[in-house]
Amino acid sequence: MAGVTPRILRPEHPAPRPIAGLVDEFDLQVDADLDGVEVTGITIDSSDVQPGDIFAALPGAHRHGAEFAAAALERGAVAVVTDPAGAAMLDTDVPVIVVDEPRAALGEIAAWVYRTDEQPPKLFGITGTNGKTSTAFMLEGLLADLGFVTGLSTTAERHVGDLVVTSKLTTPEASELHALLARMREAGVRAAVLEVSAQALERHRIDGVVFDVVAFTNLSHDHLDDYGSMDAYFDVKLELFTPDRAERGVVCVDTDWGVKVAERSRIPVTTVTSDPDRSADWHVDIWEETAVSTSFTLTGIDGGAIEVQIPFIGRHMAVDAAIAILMLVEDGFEIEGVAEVIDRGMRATLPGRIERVSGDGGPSVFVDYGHSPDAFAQTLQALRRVTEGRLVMLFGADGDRDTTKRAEMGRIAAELADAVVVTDFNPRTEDAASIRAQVLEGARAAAGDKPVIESSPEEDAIRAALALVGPGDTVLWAGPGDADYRDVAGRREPFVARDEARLALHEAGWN
Ligand SMILES: CC(=O)N[C@H]1[C@@H](OP(=O)(O)OP(=O)(O)OC[C@H]2O[C@@H](n3ccc(=O)[nH]c3=O)[C@H](O)[C@@H]2O)O[C@H](CO)[C@@H](O)[C@@H]1O[C@H](C)C(=O)N[C@@H](C)C(=O)N[C@H](CCC(=O)O)C(=O)O
Ligand SMILES: Nc1ncnc2c1ncn2[C@@H]1O[C@H](COP(=O)(O)OP(=O)(O)OP(=O)(O)O)[C@@H](O)[C@H]1O
Repeated sequence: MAGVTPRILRPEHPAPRPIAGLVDEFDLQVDADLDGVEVTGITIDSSDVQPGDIFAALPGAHRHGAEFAAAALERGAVAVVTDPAGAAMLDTDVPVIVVDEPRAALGEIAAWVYRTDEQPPKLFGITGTNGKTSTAFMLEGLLADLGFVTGLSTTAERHVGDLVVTSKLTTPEASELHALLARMREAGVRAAVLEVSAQALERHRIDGVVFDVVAFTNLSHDHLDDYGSMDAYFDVKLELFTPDRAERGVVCVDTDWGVKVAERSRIPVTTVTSDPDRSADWHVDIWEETAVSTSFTLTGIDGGAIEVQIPFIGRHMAVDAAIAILMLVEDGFEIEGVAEVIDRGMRATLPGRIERVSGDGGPSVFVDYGHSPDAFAQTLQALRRVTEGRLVMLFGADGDRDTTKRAEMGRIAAELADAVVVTDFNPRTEDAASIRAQVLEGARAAAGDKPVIESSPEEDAIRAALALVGPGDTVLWAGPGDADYRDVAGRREPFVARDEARLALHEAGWN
């Protein structure tokens, strides 16, 4: 894979454990001599195997992991965990542990291998369609400002203290997650923030982890290719609010889905809203929005209030910040202490989330990770409130993902921006032109007299967008965010939208 180096963080000094202990502890079936077999790690990916690992050969959507067992053993795997179908494909002398559903057993086994139940950090988990990464970065920043050595796992990056690596999945597979937690323990991490995707909940990626506090941001149209209906998507997310998964929760009730989470949660939750007409334990009242910051008051039902200024644009970012603050409050921090830390200036930065890439003098250009209708709406409304002139939206819809949101993304862009440039965004194995056609259909139906331009590839499209604007205007390039690649025809190639936008600005004569 060119251009990206997703790295899996593991403990640097894993303590070997005799595999016989694992078999005893979980009463596992194995038909081999376990004497002297010691394990130091576990992975589901043959290309990630290190000597001393258990290779978990899982059945996948495309292949069975057992097909790669020979490669895993060659790299030094000392045992295999698999299902009966996988076991039938193996020809090896190493111990083979057979379980009916290896994916469902992976979290517990990985927790045992990496001993992640020993000295766990405070654990915070965030779910929802949009705002997980933003909330997670803000919460990690606050924890660092409060003096903690922190860890982070998001779509964008994983952090262990000062170490930063690029993520592959939003929520790592369970084997990778427990390796990451063990690495955090080695580094003295005392508090960690993890994004929890619906896919992670459904695919056992967070098994073996119990969060101190979890949060729900919102639910809106996305991932219907995976879940079929919003109700099914909601049910998956709700699982985070059960005692097996978490102690306490914070729920944003700006959406009716949030109200449902609060009603159906099986753990104690506190609620927050930015809608003055909704009832909640906490209210967010925004009183100033500028091109560089948002200020709001966070008021509790007991009347206590704090004033907060965040260095991010928009109501949705204020809500994310309020959720981050309340997660700390739910964990036992005094809200005044958190407010004091914020007053000194938040340290958090948000990679590729309404990130300004332009300098002074010319148009404002922002790159954003939004790739769903609601994210478009929130971001465009926020930028409209701080833009004097025209607002131009540049975006594409991703391939091999929910096709039903494409026309809707086009419609929202055309309704809320003054001009729309439709381009490509990770077409993956789909035909880029036909994805654009689906987006354009929605955009043209809603645009009236507004310009709707088709431009491909992205290098041309950003220049087409800049040709429409001048000082006082804004361009929002939604989709790529902080990504350092684009996926065309199923192959990743290096591409950094921020760099391309800066280059195009420079060519147009603006710094
Ligand atoms: C639908 C889904 O989640 N698929 C994940 C799944 O793939 P799969 O079942 O197709 O696996 P497969 O390719 O058939 O391979 C089977 C097994 O063989 C192993 N293998 C495969 C090849 C090889 O050379 N060696 C090897 O060992 C694989 O590790 C796997 O265990 O297992 C793979 C290994 O971990 C994941 O990379 C893959 O995520 C794909 C890339 C993906 O795009 N997932 C998305 C939908 C996802 O999970 N997204 C959410 C966030 C969504 C959001 O909020 O926007 C996330 O948490 O990232
Ligand atoms: N509370 C919110 N409500 C709606 N949109 C939001 C909210 N917070 C952030 N966004 C927007 O949603 C998009 C994605 O933001 P972010 O990466 O924080 O969400 P995410 O849940 O991590 O997304 P993903 O699951 O795709 O990784 C961006 O356009 C961002 O500006």
